[in-house]
Amino acid sequence: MTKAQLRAEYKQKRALLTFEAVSAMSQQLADRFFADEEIQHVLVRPAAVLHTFLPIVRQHEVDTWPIIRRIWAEFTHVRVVASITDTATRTLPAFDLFPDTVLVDNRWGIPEPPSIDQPVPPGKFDLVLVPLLAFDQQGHRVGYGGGYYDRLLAQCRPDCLKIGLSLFDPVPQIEAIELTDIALRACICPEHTYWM
Ligand SMILES: Nc1nc2c(c(=O)[nH]1)N(C=O)[C@@H](CNc1ccc(C(=O)N[C@@H](CCC(=O)O)C(=O)O)cc1)CN2
Ligand SMILES: Nc1ncnc2c1ncn2[C@@H]1O[C@H](COP(=O)(O)OP(=O)(O)OP(=O)(O)O)[C@@H](O)[C@H]1O
Repeated sequence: MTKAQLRAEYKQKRALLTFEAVSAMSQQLADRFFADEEIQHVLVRPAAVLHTFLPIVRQHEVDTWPIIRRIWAEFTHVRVVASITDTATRTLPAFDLFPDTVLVDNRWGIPEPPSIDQPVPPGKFDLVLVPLLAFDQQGHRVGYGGGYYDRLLAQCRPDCLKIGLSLFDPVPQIEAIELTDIALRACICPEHTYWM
């Protein structure tokens, strides 16, 4: 199927999930995230940097807050950063996220940290959590179509762990993969973690 077809289908599939279901599945994802050896390996690094997306609640996106809160509680040396969506440049400048950071929802309902300081360069990220609508077992993904994450991942180090989070299992194949599509290393789903 094409990206456009998958985008429409998976938006619909998500819309049918209750908020309670999204919440329970997100908790399962978080448990899988912390149980994974390769991820643990990165999290124990001194001064590790984790880039996370913040969930669009009204779009029934994976809730990343269970992961973020456990990082703050148990991996206090990890620096957590989140991005603002810069629609003019279609880029995602990243800023520190602390428990007391005041977030403001943008036009799509994405909570954003204040962008007062200099952004944290993507070359510093050790692990990136990637939002998606659908993915396949080659690590290709379908997002909302803005190319935001394609651009962000292109600026990350090759050894940065790029991990998708998905409420649904992979699709057989995504058609018309472009050269700019950066593959995920893994995708965590509620019942399974797929390494590519
Ligand atoms: N949490 C999160 N942050 C993210 C993304 C994401 O998918 N999830 N994006 C991933 O690239 C970028 C933002 N891209 C987005 C583009 C469209 C819509 C959206 O809700 N579109 C609606 C209708 C448009 C509207 O409300 O104006 C839709 O498609 O139904 C959301 C995010 C960067 N940050
Ligand atoms: N590194 C890049 N530089 C310039 N344009 C890019 C880059 N990566 C992707 N694009 C362009 O962005 C557009 C959207 O790409 P695509 O359909 O893969 O989005 P997506 O992955 O679904 O969205 P998102 O990354 O926002 O979740 C495409 O036309 C693509 O050519």
